Amino acid sequence: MGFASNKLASAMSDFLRNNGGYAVIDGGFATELERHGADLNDPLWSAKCLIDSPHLVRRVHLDYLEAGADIIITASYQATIQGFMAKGFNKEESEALLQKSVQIAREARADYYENNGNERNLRNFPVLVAASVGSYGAYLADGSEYSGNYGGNVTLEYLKEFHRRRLQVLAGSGADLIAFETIPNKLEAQAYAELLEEDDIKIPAWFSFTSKDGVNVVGGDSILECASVADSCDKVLAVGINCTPPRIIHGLILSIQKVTTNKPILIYPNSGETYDGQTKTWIKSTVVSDLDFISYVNKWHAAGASLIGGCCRTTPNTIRAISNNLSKGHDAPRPSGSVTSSHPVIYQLVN
Ligand code: MET
Ligand SMILES: [Zn+2]
Repeated sequence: MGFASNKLASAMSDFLRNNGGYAVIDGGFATELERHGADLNDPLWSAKCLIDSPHLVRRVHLDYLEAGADIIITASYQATIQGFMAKGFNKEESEALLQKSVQIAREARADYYENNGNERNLRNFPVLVAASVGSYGAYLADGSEYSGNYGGNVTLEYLKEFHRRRLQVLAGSGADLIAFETIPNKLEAQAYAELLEEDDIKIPAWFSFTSKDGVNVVGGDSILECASVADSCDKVLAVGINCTPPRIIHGLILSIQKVTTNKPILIYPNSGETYDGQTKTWIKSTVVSDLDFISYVNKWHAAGASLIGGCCRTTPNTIRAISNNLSKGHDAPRPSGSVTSSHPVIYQLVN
């Protein structure tokens, strides 16, 4: 199956237009698994649960769906073939674990539809499954996804080879889109964009960067340059920011808007706490409450963000509040209908 790129480019916009102008992304996934008692002190982080507690992965997906998420992100953020093989799995088993991350999310979506058929029909809003791809730095598990500093030996080609097979497997496993998350530098964004084109990846993607200062991504490249890389790739349907403190999001939305012609902007900030990669702990800042976070939501939407959710240390409560806040801002009910096909939803949107 192949898509005309103009169809791909308009798919996410149509999706949003048909659904009230916004969609709710889920919240922190790994940190929510931890809140349920999972021990993620492991190089695989949340992907460890794909091996030892898939029921918990499914539970957290369902919790976010019940809280109002329209897009759920798989547990594959730190799942890599290289990482699984380092644990003793062979190549086939490692690829199967990647597929399993999508399968569990799809099962949770099916459960959710079954339990909430009527409510979902009223909203006619298909749930999308986004297959997470974390950065090379996330695989290194040394905190470099928050420094963006890979050293001089890590070239564009190196990053492409690192991500290639994983991307192919995830793209073929029934997800609606690929979520490239927490992108720390421009080089990795370029690697993703080239892979999407060269490997003729059949599902669309979003690019989501991370910033500490509101001007540059964590590796020091300007958000303007990074968002431009995303904007010029036809297979990228939305561009934005995740795992970044709420207080600097507004300015980042305005910057992305300057260089994004007509791609929707997505944001899913973290709770505002800072992760210390050395001690593997979250350090509290002064602004951390759900109330603070929620007070920003309508401003972000008004500033131009149409896909909004939460990242690390946000919870289903955060997502419920985001969902309620956004729906309050819309007088007209979302259109009705039903979602029955088992095909990836984005196929229905682009065909
Ligand atoms: C470090 S950002 C992590 C993003 C991932 N989707 C998660 O919530 O676990
Ligand atoms: Zn995060």
